Amino acid sequence: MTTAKTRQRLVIGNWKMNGSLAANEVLLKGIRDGVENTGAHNHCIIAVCPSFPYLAQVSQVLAGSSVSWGAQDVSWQESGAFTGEVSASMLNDFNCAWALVGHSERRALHGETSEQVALKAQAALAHNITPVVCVGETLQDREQEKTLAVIQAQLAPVLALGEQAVNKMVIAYEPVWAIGTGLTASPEQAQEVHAYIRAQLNAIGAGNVQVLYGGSVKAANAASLFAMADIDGALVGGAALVAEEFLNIATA
Ligand SMILES: O=C[C@H](O)COP(=O)(O)O
Repeated sequence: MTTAKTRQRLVIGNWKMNGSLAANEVLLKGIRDGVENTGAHNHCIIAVCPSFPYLAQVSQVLAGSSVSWGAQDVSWQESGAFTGEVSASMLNDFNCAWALVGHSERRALHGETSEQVALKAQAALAHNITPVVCVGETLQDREQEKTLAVIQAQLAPVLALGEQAVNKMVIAYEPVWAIGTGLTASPEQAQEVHAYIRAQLNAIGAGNVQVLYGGSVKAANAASLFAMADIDGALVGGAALVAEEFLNIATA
């Protein structure tokens, strides 16, 4: 049986549509230097996902550091007439290690389907970028006791990519009602869904995949979430915009 202790902790900051050259410089240096000073990288993989225009800046400031970086989205297309899209090969030019796919804000605001999310994950993998597949239920889903059914439906096209592909992914469980609201899922609520995701992964031979929790994670609640058996780290939004808070989550 796999335990949390066999999987390395992973904490990813999703900056969403925040930042500027000047603000990023301060934040990145704070994270980079803080990681080296605290040794946080010795027990946690740490990454940041800025908006696309700042990938060049991030790759320059973090070059040679223990902090990796990724994108908040990726196209499933290789190249061509897809205005506004960014391909996995372009992300490779900036040494992205990660690509978020299927974040609830993309699903809700841009109508992304779970099938499209799977295609995006596949495109990232084709360029050796680790997709971080986000899933999560709305408050209405939860109130109607549909949480696990929603998670299963969101995961299904991704799991259909097969054991080999899924073993190279990360899954992030982010209940929509907890994102940016200050309403964190309790460790027990999160663990229940993580255990379900773990069972789904186990069923295809991918039980060692890291499963992150996201939704109002802060330094104050990170340790209790990380203590749960199937929570392997966090996908952090608002708290990732403050270097000290983000580092305190990584070291919680
Ligand atoms: O990707 C990150 C999540 O949407 C969580 O955002 P939050 O930490 O601001 O709630």
